Amino acid sequence: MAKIYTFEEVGKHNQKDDCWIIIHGKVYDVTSFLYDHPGGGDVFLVAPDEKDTSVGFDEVGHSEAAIEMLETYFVGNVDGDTITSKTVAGEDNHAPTQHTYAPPSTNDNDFIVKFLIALLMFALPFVLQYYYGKGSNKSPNGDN
Ligand code: HEM
Repeated sequence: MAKIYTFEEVGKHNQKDDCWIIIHGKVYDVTSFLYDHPGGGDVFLVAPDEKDTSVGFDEVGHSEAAIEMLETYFVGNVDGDTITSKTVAGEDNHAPTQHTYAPPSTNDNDFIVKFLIALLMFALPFVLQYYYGKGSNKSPNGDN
């Protein structure tokens, strides 16, 4: 059975030669991956109370291959009741004591861009009809 660690214990592993992180309740020893991670080693070298990197991991939109790689570094589970991370936003398997994490505003921007594209696609036929329709109303004899 997988070992269960407290959040505090995971936080003690925050050196370049001994580095653990938490992603969705699981603990990963990423020491050997620090210098190979395409996203850099800094994302792992966080303060003890930032060890739950679930939000950061998800936001990157890691590939299937990256998600499969996780198992390579798995060392155990974290006791959800001990998590006091400020990066956990409303995950019900954890009991965060503070919720200071704010989702980045890029999500809002994405929505606005998508909305404008949808609006443009909706309006385009009308605009084209307006311009080309005007032209075709002219008499073929040109005496209009
Ligand atoms: C053991 C945990 C992790 C593994 C195995 C992993 C693996 C990978 C892999 C394979 C890539 C290349 C792109 C892809 O295949 O998706 C990648 C990119 C990246 N990762 Fe991770 N990652 C881990 C954790 C994290 C965490 C916790 C963060 C941030 C909090 C992070 C941030 C990034 C960033 C910023 C990139 C670069 C994306 C780009 O340049 O397009 N990763 N990671």
